[in-house]
Amino acid sequence: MHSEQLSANGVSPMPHGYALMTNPALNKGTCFSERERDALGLRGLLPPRAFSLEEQMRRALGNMRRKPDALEKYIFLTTLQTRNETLYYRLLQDNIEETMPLVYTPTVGQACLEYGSIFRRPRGLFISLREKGRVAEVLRNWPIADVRMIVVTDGERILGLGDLGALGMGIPVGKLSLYTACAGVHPSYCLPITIDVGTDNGKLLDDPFYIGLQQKRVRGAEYDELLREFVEAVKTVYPKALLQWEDFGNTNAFRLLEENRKNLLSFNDDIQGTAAVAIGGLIASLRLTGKKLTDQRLLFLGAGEAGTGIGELFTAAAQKAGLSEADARACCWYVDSQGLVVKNRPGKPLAHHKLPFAHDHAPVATLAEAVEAVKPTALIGVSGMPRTFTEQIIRRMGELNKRPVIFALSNPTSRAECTAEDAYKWTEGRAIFASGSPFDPVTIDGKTHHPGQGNNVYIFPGVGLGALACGAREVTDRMFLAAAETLAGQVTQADLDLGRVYPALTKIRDVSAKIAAAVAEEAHRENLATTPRPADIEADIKAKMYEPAYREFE
Ligand SMILES: NC(=O)C1=CN([C@@H]2O[C@H](COP(=O)(O)OP(=O)(O)OC[C@H]3O[C@@H](n4cnc5c(N)ncnc54)[C@H](OP(=O)(O)O)[C@@H]3O)[C@@H](O)[C@H]2O)C=CC1
Ligand SMILES: CC(=O)C(=O)O
Ligand SMILES: [Mg+2]
Repeated sequence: MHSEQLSANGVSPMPHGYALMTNPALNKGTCFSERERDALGLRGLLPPRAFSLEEQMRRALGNMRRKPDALEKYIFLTTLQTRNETLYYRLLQDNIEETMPLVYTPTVGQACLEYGSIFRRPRGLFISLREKGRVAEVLRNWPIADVRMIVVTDGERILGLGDLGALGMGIPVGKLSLYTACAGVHPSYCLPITIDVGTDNGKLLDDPFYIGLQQKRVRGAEYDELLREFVEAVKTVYPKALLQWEDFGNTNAFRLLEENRKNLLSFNDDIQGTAAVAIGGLIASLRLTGKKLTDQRLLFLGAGEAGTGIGELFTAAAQKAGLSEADARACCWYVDSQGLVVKNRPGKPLAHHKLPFAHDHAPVATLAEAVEAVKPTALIGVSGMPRTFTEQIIRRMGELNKRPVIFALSNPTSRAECTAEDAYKWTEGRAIFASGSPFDPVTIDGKTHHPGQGNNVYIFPGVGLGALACGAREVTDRMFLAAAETLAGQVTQADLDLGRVYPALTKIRDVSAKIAAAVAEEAHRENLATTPRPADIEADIKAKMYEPAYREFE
């Protein structure tokens, strides 16, 4: 989306000379023309030869590739972002398959772990307990008045890496880069926020260079008061913003979503975005298995935000396909840290989000035993527990199904429940495999399989774009179902032939635009849109998408 009302960086007046070159939203580096160099006081500040954006991009790509490892490439890209935003987004957008694993999973996981030491220039807002009572004032310190897209974390469950406290900032920063690169939301609209209420990560508390509050995580009334103040402040300071809850621990994530979804334009990416990407992949997989959605038996490893979010959206999709709610829920089975989730399980009472999926069944302790009990058509890993899909389990899935669906969705790569190679090797290449973080293609018996990336990046940029484009008053579950169906519809026969149930990442802007259109269409249907319905929603949305290109300065 364009920020038509703003100057290019949303800040006035227009800077000149050295100040212009150090403004990432306006800087063109060696691309400033002769005329601009004279008019803007730049003469002598740049080497004489001028380059095009395309040439700058190729040079930057070469420089990035020369960096010795992924983290160095991440640092290179972050530095570029703070120097020349247009070039950064051009580079990302035109090389998305190569750059997404650098600015996003898996490298962003490593970057978060080391965020304290690689922290160069501030990006986004840190709101800590010290700012309690002054949150609106902190939001106003952000230099841009018209924020439309906020991604916020409190750092408690960063990917599958656990509590990283203030280091979690890498996640909102990365997700918002993808809003721009994958869905054309103008960078000036985007605001990353980390709420710091402490951390229970002992290693961080012992680290003398830890950048966050050096105290245990605050819970209960004090946490709730800060979050309530935060929500009210967002509504006051940024009334047009859509807020994405990201990587909260599940004791807060579910209730923050429920408490706020009707009161603040917001959604939870881990619960709802992940659900849509998984259901989209599952729907596409039916074209390979020849089965119906209503024939599926899903066994999840992990019954948290991602797992039960997928179960809820599956329930909605299966009901739409004709099942009763009870029968739809009966298709979803969960193994958590205590074994199979069943009614009357001895021990700790089941958390609220698990109850709708706790079926009548004798207790079962392990995933392998659960596979025997459930005989699943699909095994979905959302546990953050690496290599838990063992050879025995994957081989058994291959015996039970001609084309077993095996989704190892936990991030980053080090947390995946199995590798692509494991899934293909142990099923003689029959598995329909997807993973949260990318895996390289695998060749088995002369056939090369290209695994798809089952990651909510296929969903959240399009959902956000669609909701903003139509001025949605609320983001509903039906919008996520529409997003899932649209995603599945973008999977071509060529994708399926390659072995993936997701479209190529190179098409992500088009996919996001189509998802945005489906979301906006749904908003109009549900009477939740506040802008008039354009004759061609998709064309209207595409016209609003930001393209990284330099503006001409007169
Ligand atoms: N691909 C994608 O787009 C996405 C992937 N994810 C990934 O999914 C993972 C989980 O995220 P989320 O659902 O938000 O996290 P939660 O903390 O909400 O849930 C984790 C679940 O895993 C269970 N679990 C933990 N250890 C084990 C174990 N040893 N055996 C069985 N189950 C176990 C937990 O059990 P218990 O309930 O008993 O504690 C819990 O139910 C993360 O790695 C995350 O990166 C998340 C969002 C999007
Ligand atoms: C992808 C994502 O949102 C996660 O792993 O938490
Ligand atoms: Mg997440």
